[in-house]
Amino acid sequence: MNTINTADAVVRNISTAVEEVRKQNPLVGSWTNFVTINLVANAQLAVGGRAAMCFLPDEAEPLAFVSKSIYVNVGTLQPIACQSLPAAAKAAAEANKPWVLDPVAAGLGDTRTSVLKDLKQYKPTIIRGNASEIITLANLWGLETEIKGKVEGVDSTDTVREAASSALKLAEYTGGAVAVSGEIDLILNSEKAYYLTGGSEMLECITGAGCSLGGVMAVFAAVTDALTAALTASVFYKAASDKAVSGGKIGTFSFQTAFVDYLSLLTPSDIAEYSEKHLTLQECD
Ligand SMILES: Nc1ncnc2c1ncn2[C@@H]1O[C@H](COP(=O)(O)OP(=O)(O)OP(=O)(O)O)[C@@H](O)[C@H]1O
Ligand SMILES: Cc1ncsc1CCO
Ligand SMILES: [Mg+2]
Repeated sequence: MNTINTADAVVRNISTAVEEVRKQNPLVGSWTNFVTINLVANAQLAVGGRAAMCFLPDEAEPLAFVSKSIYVNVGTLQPIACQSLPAAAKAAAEANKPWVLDPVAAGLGDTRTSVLKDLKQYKPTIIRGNASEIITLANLWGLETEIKGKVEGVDSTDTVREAASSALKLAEYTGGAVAVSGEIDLILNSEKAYYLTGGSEMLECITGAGCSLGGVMAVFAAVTDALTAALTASVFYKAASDKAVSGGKIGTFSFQTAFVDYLSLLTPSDIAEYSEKHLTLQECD
């Protein structure tokens, strides 16, 4: 395992991504669940992006056309999502726009399984999920030989380290990045893997920390490569959540407010400094 220092390209890339998003204010089109849609949009705005949320299949192409990147989350599937989510992914892929997949509750029900299998062909630029979702998606996409991984509703019952080989298989298939979230995050592509420590466990006490993290990855994917985008958003979440609890005991909803505040307040150098302290490069076996 190697520690990172400010001279490393990865830290420079991360802080440049933060600067570029604040300069460019990229529009991100999202197809996401109605539990956390408001947090997703507000988190995207807080880091410097712009948000547009859609549901109808005929909006897939025009949304991909005007957006710099697309976010697809399968959290609360309605019957129409069987058409609109694959249409959104197809439109993003055909328009050469990066897109992020959040396979919420992968494995729960035949419809979700069928939608997730359908999305495989469009090779997401970034896949973001908790450990069980990542393991289950690798299973659904036929990349695992052994059936494992157990999503409990939208929660993980597996550890991030247990998801490492599934994450790598997914990244090898898509050619993009995969981010596994939890107490410690794992962010990798087929060549490099990073572990990220820090952050507050209060993120587990609000709904949509993971969904909005995926939405924020899509913001950064608009201005940089898949791995840097996934890393930048992940560092932002750990750093802003630490800041939100720095004043002492805080209730869950006030935490959410303070957390989004810090997403808007942290500077490129704050994020670079946090990366230097909390990121480690893991040699792939
Ligand atoms: N115990 C923890 N300590 C620190 N950070 C955490 C902890 N648990 C989760 N996080 C952070 O919370 C964010 C969301 O990760 P999580 O794994 O909870 O997503 P999720 O299960 O998909 O969430 P949701 O489905 O509620 O949107 C990530 O930034 C992750 O690093
Ligand atoms: C709680 C919940 N249920 C479906 S989606 C969602 C948001 C967190 O994944
Ligand atoms: Mg989730």
